[in-house]
Formats: sequence, C-alpha cells, structure tokens
Amino acid sequence: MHHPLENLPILRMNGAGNEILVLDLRGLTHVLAPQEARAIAAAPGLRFDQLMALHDPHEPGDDAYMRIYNIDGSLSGACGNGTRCVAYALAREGKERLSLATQAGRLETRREAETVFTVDMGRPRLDWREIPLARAADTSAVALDPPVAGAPAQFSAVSMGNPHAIFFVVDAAAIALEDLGARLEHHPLFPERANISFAQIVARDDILLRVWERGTGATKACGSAACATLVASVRAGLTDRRARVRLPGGDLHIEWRADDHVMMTGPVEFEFETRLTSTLFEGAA
Ligand SMILES: N[C@H](CCC[C@H](N)C(=O)O)C(=O)O
Repeated sequence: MHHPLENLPILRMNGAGNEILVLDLRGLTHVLAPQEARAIAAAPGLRFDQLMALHDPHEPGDDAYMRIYNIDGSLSGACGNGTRCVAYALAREGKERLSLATQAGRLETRREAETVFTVDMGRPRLDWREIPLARAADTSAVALDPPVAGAPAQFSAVSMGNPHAIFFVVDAAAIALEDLGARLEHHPLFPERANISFAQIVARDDILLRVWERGTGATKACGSAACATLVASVRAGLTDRRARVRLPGGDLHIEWRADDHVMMTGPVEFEFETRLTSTLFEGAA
C-alpha cells in the first residue's frame, strides 16, 4: 500500500556533530507519528539525534512550522543545532534569514558564512514552573533531592523552550555520562524529564560541556543545552555573557544579550540526501 511518506526526500546533516535529519512536509497534511519517527531512526544510515519535520507555517511571515522529534519519538520545543541545519536546508531556496516556529515559540535565523548560522534562541525561562520542576525552587541552585550517587548535590535549571538541568563539575571528562544521564533524565524533580548537562568552566569565556539528551541519550552536541549552560554560568557568576562552549562534536558561540535573547552561532554540515521507502514503515510500532 502507498505510504504518505513514500519517496519523500530526507536530508542527513549535522550541527557541531549533533545528528540531524530534515524532512520537508510543507504542502502535505501528514503529521509524523512517534512510531514513524522511531521507524526512520531504525533504518540503516538514518539514525538521528533529532528529526526536524517542516510543516506549512501557521502564521503569516513564518517560513515553516517545525516539529522536533527525539529518537524515542517524543517531541521537543527546541533544538538549536537542528534549527541551524534547517536554516542551511532552506538557504538552498535562497533564504538567508528565516523565521521558524515551534510549539515553544519563534526562532529567527541568519546566515553568517557558507556553513555558519546564528539562531536567536529567544529568552531563557527561569521560573521553576516553566522548566518545569516538580516543586518550588530557586532555579539558580536547586537541591538534587533525592540525591543521586556520583552527581553534584545541586544544579541550575533553565528552559530554552525545553527543560535543561546544568551540573557544574571540575572535570567534565571524568563524568560517567551514560549512567548518570539516564538516571537524572528521569529524576522525580522533572515531571517532563530533562536534558542533563555537565559543564566545566575553563575561563570566563570558555566552557567545556557534555550533554545527555532527553529522549535521545548522549550526543556530540546540544545547542539548546549550550545556551542554557551559558545562562546558568552567568547567573552563578562563573562566566561573562559571551562564551565559547566546547562540545565533543564542535564549538558553539553563545551570547546572552542585554535584551535577554540568547544568540547561538555554530557550524552545519550536509552529509547526504536520500528518499524514504514504504518498507521502512512496515510494522512500525
Ligand atoms: N539537540 C538539540 C536539543 C534536543 C533536546 C531534546 N532532546 C529535548 O527533548 O528537549 C539542540 O541542539 O538544542
């Protein structure tokens, strides 16, 4: 039987090593079901950290509405690295500046160089209800209660349209990311789970970062986590408002501007384009 996604082109890209698929569904009514996202992730060569599905814009002036899928099929309100990849994909249509909407708000992008893009990631949300946390807390220093062996006793919480918990550590390389990340993502303090960052401050403008992503796991880079981490570092008095954030897959440059917007600049890479086949979705569950 003909599947609505059969034969559609899909772009494989990465943003600072974060593995991204871009699927353009503009002009179609099909909304990808979680099991379809999981089926794509299971196809040879199509494993992704995030799949960015583009839909017709809901508002005049926007270029697209994005649904952002994690590898487990769950949705995220933000993905900084994926948004740069979408900006690159749509630059092929001659657009150097874009307005992209998600369930969490509007993101503006602009091209800096052939493969370098800046995304205005909007304002950080710092109220505990907006993260969300399970109970009232000052988000700049939340006690990890109950504690988790091997994790620092407190963390900073920031929403960039998706939930982030940032743990400051002396040596990020020494952290057991797979083990701690999986346990902290599901900590009872996070009713919607959370992306977990371990940040090592190197200088007032330099941060080393490793991230365990909600719904995906350890990734080579996470743009919204880099933004959340810079915000948390400024709030803690550890860095200035501009810093380089170094992730395993590459560097991002983050600025928390005086007008409260967080700007993220970083690279994208085009890997290949292929087409979806209907067999991929047989028995998708
Ligand atoms: N990699 C993305 C973030 C994915 C966040 C997602 N794992 C969530 O459920 O919030 C980024 O570059 O911002």
